[in-house]
Amino acid sequence: MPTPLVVSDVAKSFTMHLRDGIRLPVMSKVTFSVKAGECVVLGGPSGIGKSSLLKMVYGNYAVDGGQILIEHGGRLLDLASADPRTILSVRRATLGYVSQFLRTVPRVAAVDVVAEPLTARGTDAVEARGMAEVMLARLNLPRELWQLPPATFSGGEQQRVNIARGFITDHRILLLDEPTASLDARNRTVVVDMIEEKKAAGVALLGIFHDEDVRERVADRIVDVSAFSPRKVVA
Ligand SMILES: Nc1ncnc2c1ncn2[C@@H]1O[C@H](COP(=O)(O)OP(=O)(O)OP(=O)(O)O)[C@@H](O)[C@H]1O
Repeated sequence: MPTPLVVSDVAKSFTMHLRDGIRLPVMSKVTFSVKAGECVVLGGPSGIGKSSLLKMVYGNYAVDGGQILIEHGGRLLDLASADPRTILSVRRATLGYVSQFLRTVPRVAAVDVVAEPLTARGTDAVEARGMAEVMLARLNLPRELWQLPPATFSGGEQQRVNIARGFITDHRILLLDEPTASLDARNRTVVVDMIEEKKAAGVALLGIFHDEDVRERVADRIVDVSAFSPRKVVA
């Protein structure tokens, strides 16, 4: 079985268009891979580029060079050079992402926000809702909130909707940007269990966890992003 995610010699700089096009080099020679069933955690001090790297792997940030090889539909695909339509299809079928904050859609109920990645892949709407309810119950989201749009939910409630949405599919690669940051101890434990189950199912996970306890429980390996950074950041 090929390695689900291989990042090879990736470089990234930001161009500040409103500042005379100044280029800020952020990282270069980024090389690592994530095997099936493995959870790799991105480490390094604040501002070193961990979130940016996750966004590059998800295709939100373009890269200046290198390859991001993803196993998609039985073949290897370079996400760094893929067109937007291909990136969307990779996200639908192969690559999941739990961002730090939920992007709420007005008037869509929490249960439908969670079910959407399944219905987008052709799962029957009733079945998808049923699976969404199971996820929300497991993450202890009060039942009376399920039919409400998450815009007015607390930070932790929104994050649990976000986690339920990210974990509901059987994507082979899952990116996690601080999924436990706004959660209490009880729900952090639920998320750690869910990560363990993904690993057991052969999913490749790449994440950022500032919480040391969670990091120690889930990480198989830590990739220090400072090794790829031209900057020296004071922690
Ligand atoms: N869109 C952008 N345009 C310009 N600079 C950016 C952009 N996104 C990130 N940066 C810069 O890139 C650097 C890395 O930011 P990033 O958020 O990836 O760091 P991080 O390691 O995830 O930090 P933290 O642990 O504090 O969340 C920062 O200096 C940030 O200001």
